[in-house]
Amino acid sequence: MTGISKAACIGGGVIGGGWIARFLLAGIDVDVFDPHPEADRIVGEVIANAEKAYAMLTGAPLPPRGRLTFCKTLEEAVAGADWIQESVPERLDLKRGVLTQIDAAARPDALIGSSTSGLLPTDLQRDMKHPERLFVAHPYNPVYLLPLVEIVGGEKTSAATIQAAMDRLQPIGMKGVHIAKEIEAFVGDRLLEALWREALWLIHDDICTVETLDDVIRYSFGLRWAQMGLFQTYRIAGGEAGMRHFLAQFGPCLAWPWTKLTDVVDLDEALIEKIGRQSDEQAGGLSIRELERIRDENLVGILQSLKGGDSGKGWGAGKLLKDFEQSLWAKGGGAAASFDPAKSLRLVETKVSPAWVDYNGHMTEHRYLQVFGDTSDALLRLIGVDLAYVEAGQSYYTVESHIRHLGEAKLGQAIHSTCRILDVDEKRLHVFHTLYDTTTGEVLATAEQMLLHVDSKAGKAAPAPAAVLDKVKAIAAVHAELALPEGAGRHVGQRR
Ligand SMILES: NC(=O)C1=CN([C@@H]2O[C@H](COP(=O)(O)OP(=O)(O)OC[C@H]3O[C@@H](n4cnc5c(N)ncnc54)[C@H](O)[C@@H]3O)[C@@H](O)[C@H]2O)C=CC1
Ligand SMILES: C[N+](C)(C)CC(=O)CC(=O)[O-]
Repeated sequence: MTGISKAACIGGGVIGGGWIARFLLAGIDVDVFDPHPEADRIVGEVIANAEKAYAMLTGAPLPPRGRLTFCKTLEEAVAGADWIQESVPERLDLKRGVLTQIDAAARPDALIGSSTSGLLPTDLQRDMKHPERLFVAHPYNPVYLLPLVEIVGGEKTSAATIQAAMDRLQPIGMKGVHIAKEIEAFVGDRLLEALWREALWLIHDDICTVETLDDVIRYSFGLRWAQMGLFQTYRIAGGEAGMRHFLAQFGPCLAWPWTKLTDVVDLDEALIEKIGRQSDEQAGGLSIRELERIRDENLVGILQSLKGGDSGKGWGAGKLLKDFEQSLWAKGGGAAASFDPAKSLRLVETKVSPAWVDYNGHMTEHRYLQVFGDTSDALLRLIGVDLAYVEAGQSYYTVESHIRHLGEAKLGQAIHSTCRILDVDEKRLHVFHTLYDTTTGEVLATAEQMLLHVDSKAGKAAPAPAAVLDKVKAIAAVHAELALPEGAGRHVGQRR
């Protein structure tokens, strides 16, 4: 897989800041140029939001955060970068000037992406000496959580550039879609623009308020879109006869007066004031930062739900997240190799995600099992039972778990787990996990588990190979010297 070694971000506003966070959290060093006097504060706040969101999004081991450097000049920022992302305001003259400057200062093999929402790459690359390496890389806000990037080439963009850009997105958890022909606003913003135009008419004509309009979206088709988009959703809406029946039934409506979107609404003072007032009422006093926090928590929850979609295989953006996490585990899962064998192994560090919280306002019970399951997985990787081992036909299966709930884990709380090996033989691995509140050190839960080594093709228990047993026995021997953890061997029952 091809990775980005060093990124440069030119422009660090809403979108530049999002790109910076995306790169840094993928372990990539980023040099930034933005003449705004408060650029470092603004970028810092975006990164802080992104870090909070990632802590809730995944328990997979993120690489060490990349190094962030603010540069005094554009030339300084792009020097040595192999991916340069331009995210300056949406003005063709400004972007052309900035891209020409980048072109002159960048490494000859650097990829240059523009975040433009709708300008044509052919227009953007007009004055560049090496226009073949310029492409549109149009992301969605917030860039650190939403994975899509529309990759669009101009007349002079080389096919190799497009391929290289596509290849570099997957390792940072993003999904590139190559748009076959350049067109203003590409695909996403053409759709959004159509919806937005119609929405502006509905407000202009007093059909509904901005709040009602948003409710119509978020309580209905907005939920569908996150997981199946438009066409697959309509295929299902055609019933058993599918898409053809759907088109036969609803196609004629296209000729009826169901839309005003081809006309452009006049965004005059009165309409701006009406939308501004209704939007203020809708926000109910919540600041932009508070709305961003709520948005991020919701997006994390949606992404995590989609990770469990299609019977646990993952669906859409959730499948992408699942694959990304697997690559993180494959790369960083051995990080605990620097463990101190004289202590319980500290294996999982995470935060309580919004999707994990129940009606009691704390982490729901099956999420404890998830964290303890992740702890067992981390132990297994440590002793050589990784994805390649599983794919080769052997694994450990958990056959018994006993969880004790001793404290409450609340939304966003930092938690970590440790593992103590109680016993091991050829087939059995007996472990005791403890979950802690990372801030206070309070024990929140414990889990005692028995795992069996299996030949997964035969579906039967089988002795673990010597290479695995040697590693696990070495840890178990040291753990045998430790005091037995409180609660080990407990069973469910009442003292009489
Ligand atoms: N805001 C959004 O929802 C989205 C925006 N985009 C695109 O991203 C680009 C940036 O938009 P935003 O981040 O929203 O704008 P913004 O106004 O939040 O940020 C632009 C940043 O560029 C900086 N800047 C201005 N001139 C510069 C120069 N010569 N060199 C370096 N930095 C300079 C500004 O100081 C500012 O921090 C635009 O092309 C926009 O179409 C793409 C996707 C979504
Ligand atoms: C409004 N916008 C055109 C800047 C939107 C985008 O480009 C994408 C997004 O994040 O909605």
